[in-house]
Amino acid sequence: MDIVVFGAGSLGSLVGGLLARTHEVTLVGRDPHVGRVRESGLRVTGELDAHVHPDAVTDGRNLAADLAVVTVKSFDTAAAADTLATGDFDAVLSLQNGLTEELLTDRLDVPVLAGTATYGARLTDPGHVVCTGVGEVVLGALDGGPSPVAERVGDAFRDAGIETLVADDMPRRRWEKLAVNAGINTVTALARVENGALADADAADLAHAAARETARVARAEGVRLPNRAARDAIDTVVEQTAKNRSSMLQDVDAEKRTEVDAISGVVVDRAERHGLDVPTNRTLASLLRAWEAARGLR
Ligand SMILES: NC(=O)C1=CN([C@@H]2O[C@H](COP(=O)(O)OP(=O)(O)OC[C@H]3O[C@@H](n4cnc5c(N)ncnc54)[C@H](O)[C@@H]3O)[C@@H](O)[C@H]2O)C=CC1
Ligand SMILES: CC(C)(CO)C(=O)C(=O)O
Repeated sequence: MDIVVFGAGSLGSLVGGLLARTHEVTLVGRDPHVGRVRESGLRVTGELDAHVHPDAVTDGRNLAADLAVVTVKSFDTAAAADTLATGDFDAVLSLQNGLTEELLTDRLDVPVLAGTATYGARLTDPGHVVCTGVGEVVLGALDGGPSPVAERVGDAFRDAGIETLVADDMPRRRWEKLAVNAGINTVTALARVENGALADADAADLAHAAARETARVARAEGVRLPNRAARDAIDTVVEQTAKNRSSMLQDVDAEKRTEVDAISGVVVDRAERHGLDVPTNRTLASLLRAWEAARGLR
């Protein structure tokens, strides 16, 4: 397959690097990373090992490929979509956190697949990405149901050795992941603690409340996500990733803009559409936005 990976940062370089073992890959990113990849290739170390030579560019306009994989941070999605719209792709797949696929669908004329990734990645130096955890990519039709396009993409990912599941219930999976991120990422970022700290009862109550509100909004959107499932998902992820610093905490540590708008912000916006109140998500979003504003990040 010809694959463009739009957003060659941590996750994009890992996924793009793994895909490049089997497919024709073009990474769209920024210098000095792109320059180094062109010069001496891309090294993947950590839990996986590879040295590959994908094409790499800083200008993502007018590209053509079978598939574009979007791995920019959620707040860069609109700009990425407008750039991708100048090119020619059979399908687009998002592996981002937060609900970004709707934005891609609004701005692109091609089928947009929904995806989630639980691989861990960190771009440590130009040309070098560390795999910090082998997880799974789950992808499928945005509205659920069978999808021949998703099956083809799933086969291509598996051919490259990426653990991949093609699922016909992406609406539920996306909202469950959103509930997990709305609970864990926000609380860990604000309290500056690892995920495992949410085993503590008070912190867990807050994360559970955010997840329950997210599940209520999901149901208002027609997605079957019981409160109990959202709560259990938080507990499972806290246990499985106890030593993790969540991606939002890493952004706060690095004084970088967070993905709060695509996580808690989306929960608040969708709740308003349905006349629901989500006070926990509203409060968490306000605190994170206040932190960003005070640092000139928004
Ligand atoms: N890093 C990880 O382990 C995981 C990340 N994710 C999600 O994946 C998404 C990406 O996360 P990271 O890779 O950590 O972020 P990142 O910030 O490392 O990578 C994004 C990259 O996109 C590039 N970019 C943005 N707009 C661009 C443009 N117009 N042209 C060229 N390059 C552009 C940026 O320069 C940056 O290098 C987020 O939604 C995150 O939540 C999900 C699972 C795991
Ligand atoms: C699952 C979790 C919470 C793992 O840390 C995550 O998705 C993130 O950090 O963004």
